[in-house]
Amino acid sequence: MTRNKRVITVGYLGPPGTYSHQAAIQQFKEYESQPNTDVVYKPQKSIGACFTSVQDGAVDYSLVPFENSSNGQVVLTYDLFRDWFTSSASESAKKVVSTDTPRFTVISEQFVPIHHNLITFADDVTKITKIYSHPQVWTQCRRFLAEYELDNNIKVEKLDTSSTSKAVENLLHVSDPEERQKTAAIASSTASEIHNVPIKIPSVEDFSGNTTRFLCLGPDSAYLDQSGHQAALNFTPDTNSGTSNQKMHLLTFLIKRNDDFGSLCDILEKFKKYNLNLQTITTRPSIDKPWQYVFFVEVWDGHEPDALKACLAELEPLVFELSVVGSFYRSRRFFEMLT
Ligand SMILES: O=C(O)C(=O)Cc1ccccc1
Repeated sequence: MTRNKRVITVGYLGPPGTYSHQAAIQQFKEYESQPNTDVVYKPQKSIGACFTSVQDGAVDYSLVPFENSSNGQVVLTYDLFRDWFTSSASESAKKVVSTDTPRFTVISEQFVPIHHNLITFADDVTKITKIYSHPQVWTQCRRFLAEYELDNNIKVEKLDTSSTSKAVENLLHVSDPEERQKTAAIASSTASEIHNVPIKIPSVEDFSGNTTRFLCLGPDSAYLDQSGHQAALNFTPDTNSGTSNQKMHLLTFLIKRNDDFGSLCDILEKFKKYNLNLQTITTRPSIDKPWQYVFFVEVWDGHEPDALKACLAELEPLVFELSVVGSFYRSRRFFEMLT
């Protein structure tokens, strides 16, 4: 008798060949070799679609870019967390984001080394007048762009694409040979291979350690029955070799009395009291309440199982719309990068 195969479906910002695709493979590679398991990677049309597809059960997991070591937060992803986990979404986002509570949570993180390349059919880089790439890339390659005077906005058009792989694909649609000599893309070596366009200059990123941290969204076990997901993997240090035993929590909230002195300080005191070590703090505009802000905080716990719960109870009177977006084990790569 043959047992049914387990199929794990994984969404990422498409098309194939993006850094998000690399993040998805990095997260699920070890499951590919497991008997009776198939991993199916499903490109999504946008980062927003990566969220909706997990919510709807179209995929079991999705990888979304969250922050980069050179240019910081991926604000689009933060805004999607805001739209899903608070009521402070823009009207247009509210139409896209279902009014249901999110049935997904952050279940792990992946650090992906990002090496950008200038990809083009052009023979002479100084003749380039049009470059395609994902908007996140421009500020990761400032030095290179300046060195080749490609940062001259009068001479050179920098055109945003929905992904880096799409930027390379665009080069294939340039049929005029003269135009081809003037057009380039910045993307990964994988995108160059997939679309068969040569790398003219490799490693154009400003910092050799350029790294993007991706978060993996997965079904929230509290909603598994309703979500139609087939898989609920447990990314603990025992089950996932890339995982350390240090637990992170990503929280979101709005401050309740933000005209009072020290209201943020009162909140931070609670993290201190419960040994929840603050790692990041970020704000995004709360769209429907002008000049108020949605806070995102990441804390490490000190291995005290009830600390988070007790802290959340004490935060409740100080904040609005407190949510735990995810609790997950820190990737081992994080510690390797510190050494
Ligand atoms: O466009 C891509 O390849 C993405 O996955 C988004 C992105 C862009 C630049 C750095 C990391 C992720």
